[in-house]
Amino acid sequence: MMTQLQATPLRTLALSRRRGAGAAARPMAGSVRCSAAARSYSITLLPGDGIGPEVVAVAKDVLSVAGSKEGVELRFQEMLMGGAALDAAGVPLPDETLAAARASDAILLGAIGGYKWDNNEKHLKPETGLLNIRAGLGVFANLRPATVLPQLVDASTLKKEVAEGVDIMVVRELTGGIYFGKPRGFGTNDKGEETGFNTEIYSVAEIDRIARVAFEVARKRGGKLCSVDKANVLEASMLWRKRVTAIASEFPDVELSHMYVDNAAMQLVRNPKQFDTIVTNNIFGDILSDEASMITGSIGMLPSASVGESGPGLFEPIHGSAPDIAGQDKANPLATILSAAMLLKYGLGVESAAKRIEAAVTETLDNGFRTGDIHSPGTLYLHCSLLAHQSRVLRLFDK
Ligand SMILES: NC(=O)C1=CN([C@@H]2O[C@H](COP(=O)(O)OP(=O)(O)OC[C@H]3O[C@@H](n4cnc5c(N)ncnc54)[C@H](O)[C@@H]3O)[C@@H](O)[C@H]2O)C=CC1
Ligand SMILES: CC(C)CC(=O)C(=O)O
Ligand SMILES: [Mg+2]
Repeated sequence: MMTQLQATPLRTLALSRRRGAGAAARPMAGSVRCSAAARSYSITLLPGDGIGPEVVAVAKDVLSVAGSKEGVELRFQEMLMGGAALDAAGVPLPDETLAAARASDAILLGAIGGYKWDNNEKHLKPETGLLNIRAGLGVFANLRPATVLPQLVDASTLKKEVAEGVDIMVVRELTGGIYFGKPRGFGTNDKGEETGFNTEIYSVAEIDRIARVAFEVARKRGGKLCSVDKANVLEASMLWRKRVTAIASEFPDVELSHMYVDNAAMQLVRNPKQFDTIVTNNIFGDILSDEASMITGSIGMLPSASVGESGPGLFEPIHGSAPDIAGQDKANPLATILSAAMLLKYGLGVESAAKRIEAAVTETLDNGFRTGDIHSPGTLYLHCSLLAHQSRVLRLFDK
């Protein structure tokens, strides 16, 4: 099957390694339904909860300026999702939100969730809204680049010589596996005890399509793909390993290896430079990308792009709603700003505007501006909104 990813943008994208802050914005694109000649695009904003609205507000600002500098009109519509939608409309993903997202050229999501809704029934949890929009858009491939920027080597929790130069792309399967598998629920075992259960399940088609995306990505990066699974124990992983190995024959130029997830978690902190591209299932990709983010200095640095076979791409930071710092203007907005750059480059094909954002991020860091999570001696602590302001004035307005 020829996916849209393979047919158009993914194949043509430059996915080579290490290009400064912009290296984070490297992977792919959703379909763009507005012709480049028209230069006018509709963007659905889903701020969500907690720090979501804070980081989306600054990313929107940066997007607008970058777009207008390049003569691109970006039309924004903000829609409810997550806890905000629960409070306003009683559901975590209103039909109008999904419809608006589907009808737009690209979607920028902040984050969802918070203490207030933690004990809701499953169908009334903000997280269910997130899973449903990913499934509803069919964005099965989630690319999470973990790149250690030279300016932030000292912010890494790993030793400089271990962190320096790390550049990993995690290709996470996003619409299958245990987060979606059935049966799931609560029950009672034969001792009368309450149980909770979920199902890790993948079909051949689901594995083959994510494997092909990952091989394409690896081919355009360092040519190495490590498939992470738990095939020594789980049947779903046994099938995963068998299919990834089979798909490898279509990509003889890519060196494939396999690793169990427990070892991968250890190797990521032992010697992360051994990894180029990682492909893994939904839950392992969720966990390993959070782990990889700390090598770069903070979870507040990692953007992501999610795409499917057709329709708009979904762009979001990998972090959550961070209720512990929400409302304090403390969040690092760079993951969302870099997600906005990915949106421009791979969602809309407006690479020049993406480059402005990437350059602004680089220059902001070069000038020593930092939010609290990546602050170190000798750098200047700024709040979220001010850091974004620096991103704008230093580069976008001036050049
Ligand atoms: N994509 C999404 O919307 C996601 C939502 N969640 C939800 O978010 C809520 C909080 O989950 P947690 O497990 O605490 O994960 P989290 O990613 O929200 O926060 C983990 C830690 O990282 C910090 N952090 C996260 N983003 C940051 C940023 N941009 N700048 C500085 N520090 C940052 C937080 O302050 C916190 O200490 C939960 O309701 C969870 O379900 C979690 C992950 C992803
Ligand atoms: C609801 C969760 C699956 C969200 C999350 O942690 C993620 O996508 O990274
Ligand atoms: Mg996560």
